Amino acid sequence: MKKSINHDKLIISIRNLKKAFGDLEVLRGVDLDVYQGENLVVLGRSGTGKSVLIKIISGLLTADEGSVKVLGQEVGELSPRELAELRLKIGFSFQNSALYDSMTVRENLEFPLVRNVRNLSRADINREVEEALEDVGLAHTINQMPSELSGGQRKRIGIARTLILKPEIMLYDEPTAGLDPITSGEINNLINQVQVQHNTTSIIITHDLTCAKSTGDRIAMLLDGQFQRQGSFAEVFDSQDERVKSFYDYNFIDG
Ligand SMILES: Nc1ncnc2c1ncn2[C@@H]1O[C@H](COP(=O)(O)OP(=O)(O)OP(=O)(O)O)[C@@H](O)[C@H]1O
Repeated sequence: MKKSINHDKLIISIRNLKKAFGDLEVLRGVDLDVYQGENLVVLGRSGTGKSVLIKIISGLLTADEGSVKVLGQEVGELSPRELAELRLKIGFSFQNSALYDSMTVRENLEFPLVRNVRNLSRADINREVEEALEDVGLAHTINQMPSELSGGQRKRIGIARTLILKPEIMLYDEPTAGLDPITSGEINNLINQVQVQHNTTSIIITHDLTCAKSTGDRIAMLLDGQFQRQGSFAEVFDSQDERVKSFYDYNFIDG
């Protein structure tokens, strides 16, 4: 299967988005378009507002100013019920999207299904859980407890739990944080596989340039509250801007 990015279909479209917390102006006029089937990587130093951005996209925080359209809907204008419906189409893989330690892998995956999808038979639930686990290559862990799994496996189960609701959009917040290079590589491959297999549109927030390079169809760099640079990995980093260069140097020095 090949990925297919549809540049005629905007899934996320943001114009002049502003967000401050008291005197702290975090987002100062963000513009961003993400197309159907695309993996967009957001890079930026700590505290530049990357997490705030995805919280606004998913309606967990409200914008002060600007337009944020997701799947054609202006997020800030949705009723609580419409927002809940939209959120079901968005899968979150957060830094600490912990599994429930007291539940088996199977129970962890059943949880979002039973909570959000009505009228599923036992056979439907079993099938969905098995398929989601197969997608992430961990069918054999179905009866294990999270504590018996490696960090990378837990991360993949977390992604499977998100995929089980068949989201149109995936938001990954630092998917490879804390993982060794080989496990990070597996997660990068999984992100690419999800894109191809489910035709999802994804935003991937990361500090990991290997992750950015291997998953991003496009990179957007958040600097001083705006996306100063957008393009392919090479286009973004082929820059004389000292702030871009220092980000790159910092990453490589740090490993
Ligand atoms: N609910 C909030 N109330 C007040 N300040 C907040 C809130 N959420 C975020 N901030 C502030 O906004 C700034 C941006 O935070 P954010 O978490 O988006 O950074 P980030 O770019 O994701 O950083 P990191 O890479 O470290 O995760 C920070 O200074 C943070 O303290």
